[in-house]
Amino acid sequence: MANKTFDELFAELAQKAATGDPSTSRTAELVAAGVHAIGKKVVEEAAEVWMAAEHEGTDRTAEEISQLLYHLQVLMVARGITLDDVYAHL
Ligand SMILES: N=c1c2ncn([C@@H]3O[C@H](COP(=O)(O)OP(=O)(O)OP(=O)(O)O)[C@@H](O)[C@H]3O)c2ncn1[C@@H]1O[C@H](COP(=O)(O)O)[C@@H](O)[C@H]1O
Repeated sequence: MANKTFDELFAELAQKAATGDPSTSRTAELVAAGVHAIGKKVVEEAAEVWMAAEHEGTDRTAEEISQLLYHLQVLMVARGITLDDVYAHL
């Protein structure tokens, strides 16, 4: 199976946030917890990316980066920020 693109993941997360069950969807659970809780996860994951990049291997670092990107996307969904909003600044 092909890897998921950033856009495909965002579409999936937006749908999970809108219709997902917090007892089975991590995304729905995080969105229900709110921006403050998601923001703390973003900071935690960013620190894990830093530590992995400095002290661990490529695969472990890539895994931590994927978790940071996931949590950033959940934060975007929770705040109603689209990928186009972000692309406009890249
Ligand atoms: N890509 C991800 C993804 N990356 C990371 N995570 C979550 O982030 C966690 C990693 O953070 P931690 O190491 O802090 O895990 P933790 O200790 O369980 O977190 P806490 O409970 O302590 O906050 C993982 O255990 C997952 O719960 C993800 N959860 C979901 N997805 C994808 O998002 C889509 C929707 O998933 P659901 O919303 O769960 O259906 C699917 O395609 C999933 O593959």
